[in-house]
Amino acid sequence: MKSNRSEPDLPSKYHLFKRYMSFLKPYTYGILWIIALGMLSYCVPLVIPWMTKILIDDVLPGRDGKWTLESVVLVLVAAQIFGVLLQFLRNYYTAKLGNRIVVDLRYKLYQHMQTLSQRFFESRQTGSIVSRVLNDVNGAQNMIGGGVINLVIDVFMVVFAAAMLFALDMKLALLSLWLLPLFYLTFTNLNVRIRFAYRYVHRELEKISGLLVERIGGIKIVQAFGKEKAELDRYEKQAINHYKHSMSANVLSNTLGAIVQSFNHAGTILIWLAGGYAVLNGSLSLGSLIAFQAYLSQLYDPIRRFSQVNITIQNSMANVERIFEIFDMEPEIKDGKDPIAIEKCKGDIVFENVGFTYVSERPDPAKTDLKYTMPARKKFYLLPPRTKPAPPPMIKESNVALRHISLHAKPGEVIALVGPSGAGKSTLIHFIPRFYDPDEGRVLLDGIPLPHYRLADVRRQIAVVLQDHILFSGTMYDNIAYGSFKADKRDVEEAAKAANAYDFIMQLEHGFDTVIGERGVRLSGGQKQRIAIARSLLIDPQILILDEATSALDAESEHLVTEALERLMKNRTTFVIAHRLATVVRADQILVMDRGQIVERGTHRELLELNGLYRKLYEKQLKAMRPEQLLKA
Ligand SMILES: Nc1ncnc2c1ncn2[C@@H]1O[C@H](COP(=O)(O)OP(=O)(O)OP(=O)(O)O)[C@@H](O)[C@H]1O
Repeated sequence: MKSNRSEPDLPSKYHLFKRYMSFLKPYTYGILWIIALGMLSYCVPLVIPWMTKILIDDVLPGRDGKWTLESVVLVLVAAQIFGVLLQFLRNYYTAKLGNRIVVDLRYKLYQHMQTLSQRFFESRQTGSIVSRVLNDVNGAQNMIGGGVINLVIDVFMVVFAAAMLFALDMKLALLSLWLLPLFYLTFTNLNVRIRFAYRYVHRELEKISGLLVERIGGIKIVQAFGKEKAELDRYEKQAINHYKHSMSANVLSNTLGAIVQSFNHAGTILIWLAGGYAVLNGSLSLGSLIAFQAYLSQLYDPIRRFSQVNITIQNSMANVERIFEIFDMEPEIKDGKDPIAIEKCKGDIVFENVGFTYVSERPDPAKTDLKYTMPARKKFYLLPPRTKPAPPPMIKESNVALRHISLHAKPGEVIALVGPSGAGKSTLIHFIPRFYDPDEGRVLLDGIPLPHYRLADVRRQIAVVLQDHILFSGTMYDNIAYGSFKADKRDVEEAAKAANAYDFIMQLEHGFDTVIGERGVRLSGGQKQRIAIARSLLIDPQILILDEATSALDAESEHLVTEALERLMKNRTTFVIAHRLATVVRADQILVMDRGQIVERGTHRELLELNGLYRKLYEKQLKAMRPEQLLKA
């Protein structure tokens, strides 16, 4: 993986811009069309001063010429109607382009994120990830609609207005351009700071999003422990950080705007003075001076607007940077060269001397941006640096989770994993669907190392039933059919029957069409388990990974779940993190894990006789495990 850090080195803005533009290649015609509309719509304000000059200098004094009052007014009316129409079309196409870019960019970003490895998702808050897909993509699309297109049109307008000024009066035109070098100097000095200021703003927004999604997701715990006030304080602190950075960005942008505006005013006053003298001594007509001032504002307006457009561009550039940071992350787990396809494996799994260390990096909470850059109660806003802001300080942690793991699960066998908390049971099962690849050793499926197969094929052989039985918003039917590409109504019903879920589903008013909320909040624990089991049954996997739920169910529900699990496990290689004594006792192999190693292995009886850790666990914990169905087992 290239980088899993949240803030890798920043790319140069030219490189970034070029890259973004190449991404937007499919929209070239749309962009050119909007620019053409914009240029046309600016022809209107260019016509009006000229007509005003004709009105004042020729028509109103009653001089003979080809223009009459009516014809001048007619041209003015036509120009205005044309202008309104063009503006409408331009706004419409700009919105359309922007929204299409958002749809496309979000799709590609989401698509890329789905290929990223567990490490990426585990080292970030869900809300932070969501923030990139929503906020940053939204910001990035402004670069074109609100930024680059306006910039191109404004440049066109500046050139055209400058040409009109020179046509009206050469000396005055030269005088009015004096502010351009000053503008350039101010701009180059402040511009980079504005961009970095917005970088911080987005970073803070991402933190807020991360915090909110996490805490709202856990609102039951927040309320149960009465932590509402503490959570609100935490949120407020984060929101104030965001506020301070937003204000910094705003003060900087505003400063640039104010300086540019002052230059503009100075230029206008200078022209009134110099132009006034010229009118007084007869070298310039009044109409020309008025037209000159109108064109001057059309020269200065885009320059003033440029500072606004620039803010949009800098803001968007910060968003684009953050989006490409994600695109630059390569999936750790992916297909090798010429991967082997498998339709249906036998389910023979071997671990050969597997070792694994979790390495994670996360921002150092003791060293947040603001603490680094701004004293806590400082009132005035911080001035971001002109050099690239350093990535936030990170803490690197590594945790050896597994060592020297060797095992052989033959097709159809049940392997039960037991051991104290943190022993490495969950880590071990993660290697089978390749959520992680081991650092040492290898895992083989039917005698061939897992990475040699097509990843999608490997995963298709496996069903995972996790403790928290993740169900998605949607109908009962959708949730059961989730993993299957070809299941029809009958298959879904059969799976529900085998999972002992059919009866309770049919008792609901809408049966299989009943909508269940996020994580299935409206179902009981046992019902959720049975839906999860039905989902796995439907894909008919060769390999089953089961993290048994720890929470106890009532006797009736327990019986139904156990029966469903029995059916699911039949003739499949099953790895189960066991929390039921029944499962442990019926397993073909029990692997007793402790501190990342398999310390004992065998059947229930063999391990009891060994008189080691298993026996201790049995005496202390396993006996207390739910012994349902034990007699049957
Ligand atoms: N994503 C992670 N990043 C860093 N360390 C991790 C991560 N997941 C687990 N660990 C660590 O790896 C070790 C093994 O954890 P694992 O979850 O595999 O244990 P377990 O036996 O499944 O525990 P439990 O029964 O409590 O679920 C623990 O020390 C744990 O702290």
